[in-house]
Amino acid sequence: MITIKVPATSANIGPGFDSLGVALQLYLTLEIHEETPTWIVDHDFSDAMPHDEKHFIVQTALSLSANIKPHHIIVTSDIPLARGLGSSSSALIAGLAMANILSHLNLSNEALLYSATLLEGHPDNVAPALLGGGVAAYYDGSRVFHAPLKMPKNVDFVTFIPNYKLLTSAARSALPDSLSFHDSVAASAISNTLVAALNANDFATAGELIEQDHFHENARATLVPHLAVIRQVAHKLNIVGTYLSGAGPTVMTIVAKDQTDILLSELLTAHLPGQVKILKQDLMGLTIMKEEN
Ligand SMILES: Nc1ncnc2c1ncn2[C@@H]1O[C@H](COP(=O)(O)OP(=O)(O)OP(=O)(O)O)[C@@H](O)[C@H]1O
Ligand SMILES: N[C@@H](CCO)C(=O)O
Repeated sequence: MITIKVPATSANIGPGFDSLGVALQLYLTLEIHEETPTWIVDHDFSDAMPHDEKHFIVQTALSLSANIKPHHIIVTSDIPLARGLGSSSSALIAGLAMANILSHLNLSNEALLYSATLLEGHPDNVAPALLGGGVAAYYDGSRVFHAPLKMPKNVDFVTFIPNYKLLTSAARSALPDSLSFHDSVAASAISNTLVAALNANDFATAGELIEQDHFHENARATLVPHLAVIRQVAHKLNIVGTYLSGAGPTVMTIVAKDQTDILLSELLTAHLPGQVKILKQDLMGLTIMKEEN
């Protein structure tokens, strides 16, 4: 049996729209079992999700290598679907990794990252899902440039996951067609300074800049009304570092560990419709384990 494990991811980290992301300790696990006449996909999602070749992970694998022999696979996941925690990217990386193994392609991580970005359109979820940790990345249409993004060590990711789905496609339709030159300069300056502050371990500056996005959060505000509420709760505790995770609706606060409990307790008191999880950074990214039967 071969087991493929891929972490969840939180993209954007505020102003790093489509370019910054971090891997988190929630996982999609894909077990590859025996060869079968046709694809059999066991999974713990709703039965609306296909159990055969039409499953997203199989389709992704076949897009990389059309001649893979069908197998019995089992998919389990703690990553909620369409919540802004990179579920589609984790599934995509799992599918590409399966094709790489079953077709003996020997593709490097660099090649997998390129294929994943091509399919996803932007690298901010797929890069940390594959490589682990924080990643800054840019896709210019033919290459993916990427570098590690240093995330603070002594923090928790306080994650509010609303009890409704928001598809990335819907959250992207709310975005403006253009930004003014002035706004673009400010937006890129904020993101650049955030990256420098993180790399300098200056989380006081980073926390403030995380909340200064000009690219997407305002445009998505009506889709995620709890973002403003959670910021307000955190600000009352002098905590900054709250942002819309990916396309939402999950809202993330990166918080110093000694403030986690107080923030958690205030968020629970606010009775927002959803659940709060305390997550940690994943540093491994894609992992593959082979067991002899
Ligand atoms: N494990 C999976 N198996 C099959 N399909 C999946 C799986 N995970 C995600 N998907 C597909 O991806 C869709 C969600 O993708 P979407 O990009 O909207 O959200 P997300 O990846 O969870 O969030 P974000 O990209 O904002 O972090 C699901 O509705 C489903 O069609
Ligand atoms: N950067 C993407 C992440 C979700 O795919 C967005 O915010 O739309």
